[in-house]
Amino acid sequence: MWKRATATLKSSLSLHITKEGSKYNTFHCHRFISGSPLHFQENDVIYPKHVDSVITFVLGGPGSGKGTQCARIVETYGFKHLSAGDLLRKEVLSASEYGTMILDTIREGRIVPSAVTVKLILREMECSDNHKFLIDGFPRSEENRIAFERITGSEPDFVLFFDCPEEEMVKRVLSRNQGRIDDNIETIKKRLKVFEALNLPVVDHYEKRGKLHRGCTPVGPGQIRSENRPGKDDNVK
Ligand SMILES: Nc1ncnc2c1ncn2[C@@H]1O[C@H](COP(=O)(O)OP(=O)(O)OP(=O)(O)O)[C@@H](O)[C@H]1O
Ligand SMILES: O=c1ccn([C@@H]2O[C@H](COP(=O)(O)O)[C@@H](O)[C@H]2O)c(=O)[nH]1
Ligand SMILES: [Mg+2]
Repeated sequence: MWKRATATLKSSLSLHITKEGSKYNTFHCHRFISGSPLHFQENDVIYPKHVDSVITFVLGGPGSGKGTQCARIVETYGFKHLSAGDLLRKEVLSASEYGTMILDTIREGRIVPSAVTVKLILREMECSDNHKFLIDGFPRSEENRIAFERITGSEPDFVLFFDCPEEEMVKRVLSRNQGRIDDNIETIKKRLKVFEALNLPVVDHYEKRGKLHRGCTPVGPGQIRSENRPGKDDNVK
């Protein structure tokens, strides 16, 4: 997987060049203003200041290693890493009007409304001088994906998907020790359920679009199969 991802990222350099003068220039847009309230109008189309940005979505279940691999990609290839989860946690710690709602949503393993998350991501893109972005843990759902594509008028160039056995994901999250409110077995069960129900359709979408680069963790005899995993009978809310 790593070799494939590497090749993908290397080829992003040429894509960076060919995107000059591309479709972006034809879109009606207005500049995103850093620090503005997290509201969008119905027909807003907003795009990052770099019209030639290379956007890579990084997907995978909870604890699959997205953040870990992003750090390595940043070191090697100089991408700007934007973790949607980290941006939401940062927003909770600020005096945001959405703080309580975001915290409750994370605690329940549910998904924060698209308008909020997309705006946080675009705010960071606007503040960065980088042209290459790794957007980690987003889009979480088809609704997220459609909102991002509508608001930016753009699709990602690449999508990396880190596949990992559920038993391994649970083990990693429970031993992460970063003090996250959602790193407990009850919330993990919900996050896995939400991942399967809402995130995998996004993975399928990008696979059909030919944008998906999938990495597989070898399946060993101890893997918990999907039908046996903890929380399988819980309802997704
Ligand atoms: N290949 C690996 N082998 C063993 N442990 C790993 C591996 N990759 C990451 N980890 C560890 O697993 C934990 C989860 O990794 P990481 O935070 O990168 O996952 P994530 O996909 O970003 O999770 P989340 O969606 O919950 O943010 C961390 O403690 C990390 O050090
Ligand atoms: O686009 C997103 C990303 C994250 N969330 C919420 O945050 C937690 C934690 O996300 P991590 O990527 O695991 O750090 C996630 O379970 C969601 O509740 C979100 O709503 N939208
Ligand atoms: Mg992470």
